[in-house]
Amino acid sequence: MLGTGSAFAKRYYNNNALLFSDGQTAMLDCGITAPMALHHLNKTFNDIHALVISHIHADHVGGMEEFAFQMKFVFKRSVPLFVPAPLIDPLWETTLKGGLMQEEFQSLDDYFDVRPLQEGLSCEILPGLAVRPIRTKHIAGKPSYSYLVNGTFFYSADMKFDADLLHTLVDEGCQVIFHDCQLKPPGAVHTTLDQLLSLPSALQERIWLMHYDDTMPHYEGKTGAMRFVEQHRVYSF
Ligand SMILES: O=c1ccn([C@@H]2O[C@H](COP(=O)(O)O)[C@@H](O)[C@H]2O)c(=O)[nH]1
Ligand SMILES: [Zn+2]
Ligand SMILES: [Zn+2]
Repeated sequence: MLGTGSAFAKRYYNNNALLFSDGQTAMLDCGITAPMALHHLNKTFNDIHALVISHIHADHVGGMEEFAFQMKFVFKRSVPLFVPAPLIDPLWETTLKGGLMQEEFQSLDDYFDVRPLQEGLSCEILPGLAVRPIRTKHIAGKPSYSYLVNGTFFYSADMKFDADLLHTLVDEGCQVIFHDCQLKPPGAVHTTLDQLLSLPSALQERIWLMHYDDTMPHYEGKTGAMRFVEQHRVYSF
């Protein structure tokens, strides 16, 4: 995990992940703190072979301008950018265009090798690593996606509580769930710890909590059968 913090966390980097497969690395979300988090792991954007985006909030895409510029002018290669089709236009028009547009570069394709993802369809982004975008509820009127990885690992990114989805995923073979967790209610746009604690223990055992605020240490031992994802730790499933 590059970071495990909420949008406003200061003790933790933004909730972004690196996925390793077959000697290559994909980045899942690239927030404001991603360049510094990579640096602290002695990595650069040149170590990234694919980028996947969940939704347009700065803690998930705020590092993309630097990513784009570094690949264009420093490393001189175009990284595959896997992005759900409905996000492509707003990602450029509402977030990146202001910094990246210049006379000779007028679109996202001038910086990234854009690969549209279709909701519900699995796509191999690295050898041995396939992601399936699942549209989930986060902010009204704002497309946002969670990902099922290789059919067995669910990464919520940012989503409101959806117990039915979690039960369905497990029924269909999902083994591990990395879920965003708002420690204190109300969970206006996220899932709260209390909501996750309402799930049966057998389901909680598969859940790891991420996207938490700076008070996380106070909640150690108060999360039922669920565990906290730790920043900069590598998990193998
Ligand atoms: O309707 C809203 C929209 C946003 N917020 C707050 O902002 C952050 C947005 O960042 P996320 O990465 O989606 O967390 C969210 O956590 C809320 O704290 C809100 O409260 N209501
Ligand atoms: Zn977020
Ligand atoms: Zn968000």
